[in-house]
Amino acid sequence: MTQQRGKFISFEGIDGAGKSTHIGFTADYLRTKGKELVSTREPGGTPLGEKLRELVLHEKMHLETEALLMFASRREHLAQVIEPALARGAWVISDRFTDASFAYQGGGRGLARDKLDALEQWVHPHLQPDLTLLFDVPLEVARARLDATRALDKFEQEKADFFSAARNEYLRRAAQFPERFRVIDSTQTIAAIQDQLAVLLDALL
Ligand SMILES: Nc1ncnc2c1ncn2[C@@H]1O[C@H](COP(=O)(O)OP(=O)(O)OP(=O)(O)O)[C@@H](O)[C@H]1O
Ligand SMILES: Cc1cn([C@H]2C[C@H](O)[C@@H](COP(=O)(O)O)O2)c(=O)[nH]c1=O
Repeated sequence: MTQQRGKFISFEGIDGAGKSTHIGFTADYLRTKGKELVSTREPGGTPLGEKLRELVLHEKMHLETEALLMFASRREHLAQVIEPALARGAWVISDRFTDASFAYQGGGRGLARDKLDALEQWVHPHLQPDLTLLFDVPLEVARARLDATRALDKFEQEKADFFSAARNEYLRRAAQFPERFRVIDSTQTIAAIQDQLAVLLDALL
């Protein structure tokens, strides 16, 4: 009997929107439904990807270098983690995927969209998440939620204009790909969001 392919769910949103909070809930929820679950993140998710993450989050670099390193990390992540897991029937939940490159390198930094389209076509021409959960919040709410006690990384130190452009690009992608995106109003309470997530996840089971 052929193994049924697992499902791939990506979590997106500007920094502080609440992704990490809801990834924990989603992982627990899917495990209670008997799914083998792989919880991972980008940039990162592999030993090499984690080294690249350190670089892109902390070193100044040319915009195109940054975009290429994001996709290099993604290529490794797909080969080592995402594709094998899906093939054996596991579900993969990833804290960010390619929509983040469109939002941050495209919207935030202004990299031309056709370059990002070309990288996406190169690195994963046939694979897209089955579901992309976009946690959407006004910038001020996200900023206020970022932990005031920890040091902010290179992206988190960006100004309001950067996050405004990143948020707009996320919303543009959501409108472009309505079949896989669900936009969640992340100003709601955590409990209200979890109720909404349970409904969305049940629809995918
Ligand atoms: N709906 C919510 N209402 C109130 N507080 C929330 C909500 N969602 C998340 N938070 C709180 O906001 C903070 C940031 O949340 P979280 O770490 O999940 O954001 P994130 O989007 O993963 O951020 P980053 O991308 O920077 O890691 C946490 O302290 C979390 O408890
Ligand atoms: C995948 C990806 C990520 N980024 C940025 C977005 C965030 O600011 C950081 C990752 O931090 P998080 O706390 O784990 O969310 O990286 C990006 O600019 N481009 C990308 O493709």
